Amino acid sequence: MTKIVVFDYGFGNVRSMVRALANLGADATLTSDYRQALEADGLVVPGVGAFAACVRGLRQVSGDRVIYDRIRADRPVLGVCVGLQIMFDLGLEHGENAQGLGLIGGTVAPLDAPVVPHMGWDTVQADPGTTLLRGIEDERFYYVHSYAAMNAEPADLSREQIDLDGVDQHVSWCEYGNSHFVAAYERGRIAATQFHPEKSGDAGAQLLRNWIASF
Ligand SMILES: NC(=O)CC[C@H](N)C(=O)O
Repeated sequence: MTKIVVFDYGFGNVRSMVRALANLGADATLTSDYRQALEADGLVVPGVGAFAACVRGLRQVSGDRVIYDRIRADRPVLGVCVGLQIMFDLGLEHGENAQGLGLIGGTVAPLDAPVVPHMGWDTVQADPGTTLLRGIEDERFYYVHSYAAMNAEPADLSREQIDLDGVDQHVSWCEYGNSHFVAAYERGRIAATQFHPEKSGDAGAQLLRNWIASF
């Protein structure tokens, strides 16, 4: 049975993620235990809340360290919503500039749209090389966010002794208001979605299946 840890750092609708994974037959555990999070087949980093608070919460339980250690060991990590956002270099939320994990080059900033938050079902413009969205490129997914990354660059992770040189990134996008933002990001074992797969019905379940099948 595939063991997946949903990382519990105090921020995230963790129960629905655990339930969604269990419904797929995975052995899903909610914990911040370093060893369990490191050794699991897959690690999900959920997130609901403000960027800076989430990064602080993650670091307080060494979530940053376990994520770097997993990527260095070629073990899959999936960030969801703020869990995607904090993978970027920088987050500008509620007037607070906070450093993220720097796994993805770019900045998280407010959406430019008449109505915020972007809340509800929306499409993705899937990258042709996507794994996460394979077979569900034309489906809709559930978003609830007021901030997003409008760009994404391959990060230099040598400072974390992580070598992803030559590993291409695959970025899928969504349009909302005047914003063209990162809907999903994939680069080696780094995977992340701005939308909530655990709240996106059958399409979200298939995305999680695609992720698990890539282990
Ligand atoms: N669902 C959320 O917590 C949203 C995350 C982030 N604070 C945003 O507004 O984009």
